[in-house]
Amino acid sequence: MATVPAIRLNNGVEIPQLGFGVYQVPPEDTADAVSTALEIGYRHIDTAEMYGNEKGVGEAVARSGIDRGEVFVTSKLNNGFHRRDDALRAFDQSLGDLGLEYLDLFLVHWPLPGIDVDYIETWKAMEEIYAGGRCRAIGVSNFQAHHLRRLFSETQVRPAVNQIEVHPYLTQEELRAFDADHEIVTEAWSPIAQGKVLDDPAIVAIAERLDRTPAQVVLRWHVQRGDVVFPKSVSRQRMQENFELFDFELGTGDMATLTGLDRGERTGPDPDTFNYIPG
Ligand SMILES: NC(=O)C1=CN([C@@H]2O[C@H](COP(=O)(O)OP(=O)(O)OC[C@H]3O[C@@H](n4cnc5c(N)ncnc54)[C@H](OP(=O)(O)O)[C@@H]3O)[C@@H](O)[C@H]2O)C=CC1
Ligand SMILES: O=C1CO[C@H](CO)[C@@H](O)[C@@H]1O
Repeated sequence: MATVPAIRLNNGVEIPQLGFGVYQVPPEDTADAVSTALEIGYRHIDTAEMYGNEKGVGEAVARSGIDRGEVFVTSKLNNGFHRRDDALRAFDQSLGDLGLEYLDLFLVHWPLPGIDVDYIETWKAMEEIYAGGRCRAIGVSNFQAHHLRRLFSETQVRPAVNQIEVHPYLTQEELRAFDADHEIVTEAWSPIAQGKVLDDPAIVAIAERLDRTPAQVVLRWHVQRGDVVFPKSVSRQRMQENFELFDFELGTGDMATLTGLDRGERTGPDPDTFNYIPG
């Protein structure tokens, strides 16, 4: 089984660079999907209260018999829970639903909460959660540089990660560089743009030349850029395919070709306007 490299976060905690994302995995199918991912060798699961499937993730981790310390589990604070007391309760609720004693990483899912509360209050609650010792690292998701600058000047603990949309059609050079300059690891969500980049002729050509699949080429590009990725799939075959990234390399020309496909195109919401509680 391939060894997935670990990346060291700014507090020394190590995160596997490749994980398994469970957005849009139906709650009733999540335990089986995550069990399959764990069988294949994934040791990092990315879920969220918003996905409604934390229970299934926890069930699969428990059922696997794998030592808790060997599986990295991330969840996220949903919009609507940005006030201090709500955030503390939501963290407890996520832990309870996952059936875990602690989380490896807890993220503020979006900077704008859909209610009248400043994300500075939310981040201070995250700092309390971290200080409580039941979460090994805290971070943010969908934060832009201007949101992060406010955290740096008004709070104490630096986020360990910033989870943002990144793929060849949205390469995010500036924000990734900003994260790196501030010792924040970038996690790339929708790393294959939910499949939209896979029939791009430039990506298909590289895949054919290297005898790999387009998804492997794109995921390998992320890995070589140093970002964390967690592609989602409900198919064992595609989960396996997405796991096989560590026995080949893209040359600098191919890396540049993928980066050159950038067209500033989002598949998901814009963090500056996503300001509501998802239904
Ligand atoms: N913080 C945030 O705001 C967000 C976080 N995320 C996180 O990122 C994870 C990944 O992003 P996600 O939006 O799911 O999208 P991805 O970019 O991972 O794409 C998933 C889609 O691609 C298909 N797919 C997966 N692997 C392959 C393959 N090898 N070949 C062809 N098709 C494939 C899947 O279909 P199938 O299942 O049928 O294989 C699914 O339709 C999420 O699950 C979630 O954990 C995502 C969005 C926002
Ligand atoms: O995590 C998430 C999954 O995708 C959704 C739609 O793109 C996002 O809104 C959400 O943040």
